[in-house]
Amino acid sequence: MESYQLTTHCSSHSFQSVQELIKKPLPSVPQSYLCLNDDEPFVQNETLCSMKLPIIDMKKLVVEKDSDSELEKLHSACKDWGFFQLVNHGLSPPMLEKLKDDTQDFFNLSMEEKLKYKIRPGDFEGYGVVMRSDNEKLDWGDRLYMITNPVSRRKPYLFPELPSSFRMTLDSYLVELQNIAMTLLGLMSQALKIDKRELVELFEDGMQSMRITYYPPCPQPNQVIGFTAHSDGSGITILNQVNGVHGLQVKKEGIWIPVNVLSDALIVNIGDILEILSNGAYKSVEHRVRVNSDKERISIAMFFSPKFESEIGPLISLTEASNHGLQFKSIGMEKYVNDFFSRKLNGKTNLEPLRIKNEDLPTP
Ligand SMILES: O=C(O)CCC(=O)C(=O)O
Ligand SMILES: [Fe+2]
Repeated sequence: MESYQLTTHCSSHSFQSVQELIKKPLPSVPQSYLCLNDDEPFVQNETLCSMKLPIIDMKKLVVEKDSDSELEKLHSACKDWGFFQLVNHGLSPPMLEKLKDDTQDFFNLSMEEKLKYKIRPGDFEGYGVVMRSDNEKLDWGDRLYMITNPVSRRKPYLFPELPSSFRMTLDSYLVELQNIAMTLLGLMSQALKIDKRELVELFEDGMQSMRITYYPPCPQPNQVIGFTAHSDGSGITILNQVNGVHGLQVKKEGIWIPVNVLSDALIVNIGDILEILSNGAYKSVEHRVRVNSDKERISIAMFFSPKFESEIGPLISLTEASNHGLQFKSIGMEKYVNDFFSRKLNGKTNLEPLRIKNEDLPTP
């Protein structure tokens, strides 16, 4: 008898693995995963359906002299989409190939091995899902979430205990992505016409975390969701669609747009924190993942946020320049993170408690 519990009954101590679930023939998908109607229109609007995420060329922005138009493109991508594909990011193809192999090897470990990383009661880091209620609908995917920076915040039984090849690959990947993230934040400051230091310094030695998600094929793909609709709690997120299988969708003007990730691109998106810092100039955007019936999908999302000691609120130079007034309240980063993980991911609701509403303003 295996030492883990595989059950469809939800409690914070039972363990759910979709990868394990589909090892045996499934007469039908268990109720706890069914959340969509078969006939939900995929995309209803032809014009929007043909809309594509902006593509931003990092080389044009960083190396080439005439980068003004690319910077303008970056600015509109952050304002109008909150999402873009990043090409010419400089990551080496052999490194990305090794990352894919190591990630696949991780999910191919035995369940006993993977359970060493299982989320512990009361925590939000580790392998598995955190259940908040008995009737919560489950996403069709297995996840490993870890805080990786600052190094002092690494849980001793997570990152340091990963198989050595995976850990070493991730270690260099983390650094490379950190450089890309800091460069992008610098460019965004330029696009927002603010002093680069005001934004970038917040993210130096900031909180960096990652979520690796394995989406097995599903016999009823139109009735489950791989990753429920949410915006990211981060400053910015860099997503790597590791094995090239599509499934990501971004909400644009109320419609879900499927993203055809280019084979050599990373996906970058604005998280809730950057929406706060930019006083709403840049917006976090809801996204979700659909699964398919024949191919597994693997993604790695890397989240970049300010340091734990910082206070996050609209940047002073942006609120002074804005004629919309202050859009968000300020909050300490530590509290923000605790609040974020005590709630269920649900659309853009994470930002609501911080949004300044008319009734919060003093009457003139
Ligand atoms: O798997 C994906 O493409 C998206 C994952 C995601 O949105 C997340 O981890 O926050
Ligand atoms: Fe996300």
